[in-house]
Amino acid sequence: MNFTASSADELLSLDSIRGTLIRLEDTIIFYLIERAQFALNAKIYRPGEFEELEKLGFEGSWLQWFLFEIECFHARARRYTSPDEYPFTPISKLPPPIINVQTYPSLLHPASTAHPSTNVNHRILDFYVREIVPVITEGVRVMVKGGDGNESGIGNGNGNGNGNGNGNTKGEDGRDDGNYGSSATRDVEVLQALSRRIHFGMFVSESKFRQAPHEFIPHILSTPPNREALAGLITKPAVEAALLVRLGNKARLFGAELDAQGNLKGEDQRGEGRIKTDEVVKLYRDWVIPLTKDVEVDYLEHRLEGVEQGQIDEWMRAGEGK
Ligand SMILES: O=C(O)C(=O)C[C@]1(C(=O)O)C=C[C@@H](O)C=C1
Repeated sequence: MNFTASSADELLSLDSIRGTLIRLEDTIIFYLIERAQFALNAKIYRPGEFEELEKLGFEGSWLQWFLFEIECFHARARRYTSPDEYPFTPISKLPPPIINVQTYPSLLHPASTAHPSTNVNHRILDFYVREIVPVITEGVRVMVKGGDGNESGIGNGNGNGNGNGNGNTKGEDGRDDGNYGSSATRDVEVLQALSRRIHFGMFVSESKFRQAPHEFIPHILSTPPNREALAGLITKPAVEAALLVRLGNKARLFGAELDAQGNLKGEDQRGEGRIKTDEVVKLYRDWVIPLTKDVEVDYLEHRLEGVEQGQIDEWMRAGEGK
């Protein structure tokens, strides 16, 4: 979406927003395919595995270090001043832009975007490392001398990635190919695309709110706000169902491999192409869509903060009889 080339009405049309979400499906599938060619490399997700980072004074995992360094550069190039970009590193730890910030049409409600609950990157990082990477890299196995059959140490349930593994590559059961830089580079790409997609929920919410503010207002103003009713208003089962079918077809199509002559290669031994179709569908069904909806509801919960009572009354009056 080009925020400086279109009017607020165009940008907030549900068709145009959904068009961006559809394009992001392609991006996410391709990035997952790129990540899936490397092994799990679980140690890149566990803090304390690289003493080189400790020597640099960096506390955190190899992946967090990649995010920090890449996001520092992107912050200087003003990436996080764009209304659809949210960093994984706390913004207070990132440098300011070196050029002036662009002027964007006013699209989102400032009280909603400023609220910490609308940044769900910590949740994205958590499910990606725990649930997605181990599955998409499952088929990538490398010969390991002296492996003791112990599986990866990620996903131990406490969210700090510290793991229950034994902390060396021997214990990764052939799932460490040493490509730590390549794996983390691909991880950052997937994470940034997922983050954009999920935080786009704010634009979806704003668009839906502007179409019928009177339907949302009573649920936002009730004490406590009625999140269930708000979730009911933003949920569109038919859109979700169509999305999952489309996504499965895309994953099958994009995951297919052609030989050098351009002929479709036979399916590989796992019976799949370069990515597991079902896993891509599950990723959206279990994580991407639910998190997008959480962002939508969180956004709506704060949508009336700072709005004058006169405006709220006007919206309610305009909705009477509709
Ligand atoms: O397209 C919408 O209306 C959205 O709210 C986005 C989305 C999604 O995450 O794809 C989320 C909730 C709806 O039930 C349908 C789809």
